[in-house]
Amino acid sequence: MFAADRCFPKCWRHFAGRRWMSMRSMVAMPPDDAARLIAPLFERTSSLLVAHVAPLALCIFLAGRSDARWPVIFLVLDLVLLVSRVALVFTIRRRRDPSPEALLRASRPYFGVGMAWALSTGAFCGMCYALLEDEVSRLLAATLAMGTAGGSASRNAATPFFAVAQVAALLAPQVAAAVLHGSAHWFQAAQVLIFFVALCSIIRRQYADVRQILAARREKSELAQRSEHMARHDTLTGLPNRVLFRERLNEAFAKSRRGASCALLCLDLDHFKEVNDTLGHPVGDALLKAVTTRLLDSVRETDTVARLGGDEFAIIQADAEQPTAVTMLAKRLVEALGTPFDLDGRQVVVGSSIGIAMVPGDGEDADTLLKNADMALYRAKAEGRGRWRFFEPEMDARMQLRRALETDLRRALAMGEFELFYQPIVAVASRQVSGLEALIRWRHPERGLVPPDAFIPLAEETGLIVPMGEWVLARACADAVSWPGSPKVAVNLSPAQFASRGLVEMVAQALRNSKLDPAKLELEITETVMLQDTEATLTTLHRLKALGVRIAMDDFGTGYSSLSYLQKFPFDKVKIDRSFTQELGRSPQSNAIVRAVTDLCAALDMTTTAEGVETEEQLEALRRKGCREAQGYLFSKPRPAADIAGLLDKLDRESRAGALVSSELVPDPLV
Ligand SMILES: Nc1nc2c(ncn2[C@@H]2O[C@H](COP(=O)(O)O[C@H]3[C@@H](O)[C@H](n4cnc5c(=O)[nH]c(N)nc54)O[C@@H]3COP(=O)(O)O)[C@@H](O)[C@H]2O)c(=O)[nH]1
Repeated sequence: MFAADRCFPKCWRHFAGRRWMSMRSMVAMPPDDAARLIAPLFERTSSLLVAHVAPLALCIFLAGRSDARWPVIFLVLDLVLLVSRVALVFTIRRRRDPSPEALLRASRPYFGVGMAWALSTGAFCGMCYALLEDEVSRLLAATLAMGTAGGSASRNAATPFFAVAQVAALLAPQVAAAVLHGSAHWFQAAQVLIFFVALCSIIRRQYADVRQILAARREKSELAQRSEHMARHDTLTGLPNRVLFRERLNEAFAKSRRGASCALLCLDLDHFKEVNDTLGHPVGDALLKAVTTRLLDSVRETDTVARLGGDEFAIIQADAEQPTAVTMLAKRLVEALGTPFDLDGRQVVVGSSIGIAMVPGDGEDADTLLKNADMALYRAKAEGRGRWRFFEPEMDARMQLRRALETDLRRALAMGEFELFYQPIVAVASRQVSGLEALIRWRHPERGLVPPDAFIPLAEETGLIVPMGEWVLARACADAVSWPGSPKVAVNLSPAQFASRGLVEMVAQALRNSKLDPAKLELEITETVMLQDTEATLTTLHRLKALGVRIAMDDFGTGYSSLSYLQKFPFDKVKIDRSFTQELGRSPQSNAIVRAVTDLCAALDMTTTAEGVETEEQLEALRRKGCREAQGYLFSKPRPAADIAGLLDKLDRESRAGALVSSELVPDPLV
């Protein structure tokens, strides 16, 4: 067929200014499309039979009508070509390789034989016109040439280079014969030429229609493929999403039933939220892409890496016979993600935690396996991040306890089972109460009084701390207005409350409702809040301060204790953690730290309050170091709200008595 293309004059190929009938136009198109155009040629053989039977019949007719022997030669040639063509059609239909490329290769000889048929039939019709003097035979030959040309044009319009070549081969001898016959036949030659041009135009139009249909079909199938891909892949990273991941996990289960094993590793990025919040979402997205590259570099081709959402990734490690192989992969992943990322010249440090569940063993189906790997991940995170943990059945029991506690907490909040206890804060010099810290308790119907350590961490994780904190604030403000002597009330704010919206409005509302003087409310925040170190945190702190309330830094000395926090925000008070107070007099380091913090805060005009004061010796040491306030069991344990008026009265009397005793002990200089 390439030969047919080559032997066709260039001017014809440029018919109407386009290379539409060029073989190259077909070679250039996607093999799928080219194969679709060619395939129908081999599907129906009836039109082929007609194309061969008509010249055969004319040969037989002429052989009986004239003495010429040459029609017999054409008869034999036509029969040979018919048999070869039909044989080729069946060979092509039965080819082993169904690919479009194979079809294109296999169809080449067919086009060659097709051209041979057109040339021989055209020559036969031309010779009839030129050599026979019988008008009927000449008419039959002209009709046969034009009829087969019309049939060929319509049958092969999808392969225009072939259709035009065949039509030309069938009609050219007719034109030549008519021209040679003399001027009386030139009208016939002109008619055949016009017929040829008309057929070319029909072929061209049909081909254009077919191409359009093919393009629309291709676009539709590409669209379907794209939406199919999008439905099963994560758009940001290109990794399999939850849907495809589930399918792969189910496949892994099916393989495990045939004896194979695998491991599921659920991976979470540590501090991803901070990166997103502080550096913005574009950096967060770039980080996720960089993480994806590192994950893919760390696994084998047979493993599956998927993004399940946010900063959650999952890996199916195929053929993980031994836990050691899984441990090695987990170690590799933690190390890979622990190395700082360079994102547009910015160094970003995150880490990862991994929970692992094994197949078979840790779950009978995908849901259970995922749940168990998640539980192991939860444990890995709870143990300090940057770690991996294998699932253990006891984790399930713990998780169920945790869930039960969460449900119980929600119920307790709705039923009003929380209470506030208060612990006094006293001035070191005078022992007078300057304020009281509100400390939440849960009066559980079965478990009795539950301390905050048993439920605050879970309330923070689940977000329940936000409504709980709102209640604490409203209750504490309402209680404080009734206290004799108007001491301040200190309320703990959790980092989760800072992250939630509407904190400032909530504080303002509590003050409005209770009519408490804002200067009497002290909000205690921990370093974790400052660690969130975003502009938003500082703005919130300044807005709170603008309400007139006081802000205290709690548990100072425990976490990172960055002095820059004190520089970034003008705290009213710094509370020294009880771990330092309790070592006073025993540890030179604690003595030095308490002294340093006290001096620093005095210089910055901030009050220092020492927590956990239990002995007179500790109080005396604090007095010597210039600490202004103290809080601890020495003065009182946290007490229920109902006891506070009495407690304040008692402590007031004690401080007056203490003052009297100390003034009696001091000799009067005037005496
Ligand atoms: N976000 C909120 N957190 C709260 C709230 N209420 C309490 N909490 C936090 O829970 C933690 C534990 O509190 P609690 O069991 O009440 O313990 C407090 C005191 O009882 C204890 N303390 C005080 N003096 C002494 C002492 O002399 N010895 C000793 N062993 N313990 C003592 O310290 C806790 C108060 O600590 P702090 O808050 O740092 O001042 C605790 O972290 C609370 O913050 C709440 O409503 N919201």
